[in-house]
Parts: sequence; structure tokens; C-alpha cells
Amino acid sequence: MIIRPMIRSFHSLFALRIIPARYESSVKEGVILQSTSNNVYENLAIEDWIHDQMNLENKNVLFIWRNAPAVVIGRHQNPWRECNLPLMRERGICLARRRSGGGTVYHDLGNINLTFFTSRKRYDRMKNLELVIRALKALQHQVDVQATSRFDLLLDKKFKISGTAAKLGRTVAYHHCTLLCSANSSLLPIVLQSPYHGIESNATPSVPSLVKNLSDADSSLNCESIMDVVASEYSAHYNNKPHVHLIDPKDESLFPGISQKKRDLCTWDWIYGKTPKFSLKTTFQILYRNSIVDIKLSMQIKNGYIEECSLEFPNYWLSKDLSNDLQSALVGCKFCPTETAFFIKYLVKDLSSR
Ligand SMILES: Nc1ncnc2c1ncn2[C@@H]1O[C@H](COP(=O)(O)OC(=O)CCCC[C@@H]2CCSS2)[C@@H](O)[C@H]1O
Repeated sequence: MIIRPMIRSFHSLFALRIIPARYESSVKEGVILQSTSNNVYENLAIEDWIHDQMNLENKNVLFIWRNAPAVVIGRHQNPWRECNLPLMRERGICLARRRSGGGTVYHDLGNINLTFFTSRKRYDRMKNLELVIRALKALQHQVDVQATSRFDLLLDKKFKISGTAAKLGRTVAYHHCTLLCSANSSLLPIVLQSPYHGIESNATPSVPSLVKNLSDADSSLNCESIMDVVASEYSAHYNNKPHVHLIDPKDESLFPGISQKKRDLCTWDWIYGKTPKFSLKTTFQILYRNSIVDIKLSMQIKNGYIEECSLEFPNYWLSKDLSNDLQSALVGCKFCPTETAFFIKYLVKDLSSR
């Protein structure tokens, strides 16, 4: 039988200072927090806050959260190589860079995220995944879910339903994973396909897999029931009554400094600027006075800004001086392929007509 966890507001517990007194007394206790927000930056800010502010020497925390459509890249990844940014812009899908390493995943309300916070000493990804598997089996005992050596969860030995990443601090650690319940599985591979070619970089590449939703295996495996059963299993592990504390990541009184953490995660400098240095080599064509002109472009991009740029045109078409002017106009600009291509086409036409 599944015991539905009791859902409480976390606010009163903190206000009464019950949390520090009670939960810091024993490692045997696990606190379950569930976000009331579907904003990816707010939820990632909660992870940062817990990581930076909570003393996890004697307690563990499970944070349960879901986001509106978003693509979440790893700390050391290149967004231009990992996803379809123009399509995401068109569909209003957010891009977020998380603090943990690893590959790129797609989130929407059909995807659950689970963050297991512990002291660094107690960090154990396999134990957490085993807990998730026990929870899924409690809902549907025939479901075939197994953990792999790279900490993915596979359904029927073939389809990925969960990806893992982690952040190890000096004293605190967290392991977070996704769980695909009823996400938009036709949009997922399209959004994670970059339209750009010619990017060379040492950034962490993602490892694409065939994915499937748990609800396709059995309709009882929906987001609500899975969040409940994971919470119950987590509580059972600590012999606690299952209590899920609802938290609002906008609540500065509960999480002092959280708004700044969210702002940091939303900045261009974090999302794009943290991309490891990379180069782009490409060719493109522009139509000018009824003829097609081939242009070769080569760039070095550092911290998201164009550091070096070289453009090759047919000599008869644009003088060396004008071509140099164009290259230096691009150096120092933020790298944005759509804007950069537009800018080059516009300036090239302008310069060549002089
Ligand atoms: N939501 C989701 N769940 C599982 N697998 C996914 C998902 N989205 C995409 N994918 C598949 O995984 C690969 C990338 O696998 P790869 O192994 O490269 O990366 C990961 O798994 C990272 C997991 C990060 C989990 C964090 C938890 C909270 S915030 S994000 C991608 O190309 C798809 O094929």
C-alpha cells in the first residue's frame, strides 16, 4: 500500500525554528522539500541555496521539483552545440546552465527532478537510484527499471528514463536526476539537436540515448503518483512519517539571498559566457546583384565573445581593407550566430556597394 505523504508548508517550520533543532540532531532524518515553482532558474537557485547555506552534517534533504519547458545544460557545455536555440526561442523554451557537470536534458512538467543533498561523506548516487527504483516498483511491481554504470536509469534495458549529474562541494554534495514520466518525447530530440555545424570545442559533449516516458509503460506511473511514492520511500528509509514541505523559492524570509542567486543564474554571462573557449569554421553564401558570393568564416569565441575573426571573400568583390574593417567590427561582440550572420550579410552588402 502506498501512503500518501502529508504535505505541509515549510514556512511555519522554519519560522518556529523547528527545522534546525530537530533535523540537525540526527543523520537518520531526511527532510523532503517540494517546490511550488515551475521556474527553472528559481529551482536551480534553491539547489544553490541549500548547497551554500544548509548544514548537512547531520541531515539529508530531498528536493523535488518540476519545470515549465526548459533545456538544462551542464556546467562545462556549449549551448550552441547542444540544442536548437532558434527553435527554443520560437517556442518559449528556456535555456539554463546548471552548476553540476554532465550533459544536456529537456525538462517540462512531465519530467520530475530529484535532488539528493547529503554531506560529502554520505554522497552515494547508486543508493539514491535504488531508492527511486524501489519507489517505482512499489507503484507498479512489474516495471523493469535498472541503473547503469553511468547512473542512467533504463526502462526495459533500452530506454533512458533518468539522467544523473552531481556537484561535490568541500563538505556538502548533491546528486540530482531527472525522471521522464510524461514529457513531450517528440519535441525532446528535436530541441536537443543543434542546427549549427563547424563548432570545435573541448566542452563536455552530451551522450544521446533513446528515451521513453514511464507513463508509456504503465498509466499508474504518472508525475503525481511518482512524486508521492518517492517521498514515501525516502521517509521510510529514515523511519519518518512522510511529510513533504512545500517551499516557495521566491521567499526571501525563508531563503535569504535567494533572489540574487536566481539573478546570477539568469545572466547572459553565466548561461552563454561560461561556455568553454571554442572555434567556429563555416562557409555561407549571400546573394548580391543576382550572383551568389561564397564567404568563409572562422572565429574564436572566448567567454561567449568573439575574440578573433577571419572572413574570406573573393578578392574582386571586397578589398582587403574593407574586409579587415568588417572583421574588426565583429571582434568583441557577443557570439550569436543569427545576429552575426545577419550583421555580416548587412555590412558586406553595404561595404561592397561603396
Ligand atoms: N529529462 C530527461 N531525462 C532523461 N534523459 C533525457 C532527458 N532529456 C534528454 N535526455 C536524454 O539524455 C541525453 C543526455 O544524456 P547525458 O548523459 O549526456 O546527460 C544527462 O543525462 C544529464 C542529466 C542531468 C540531470 C540534472 C537533474 C536536475 S537539472 S538536470 C540526451 O541527449 C537525451 O537523449
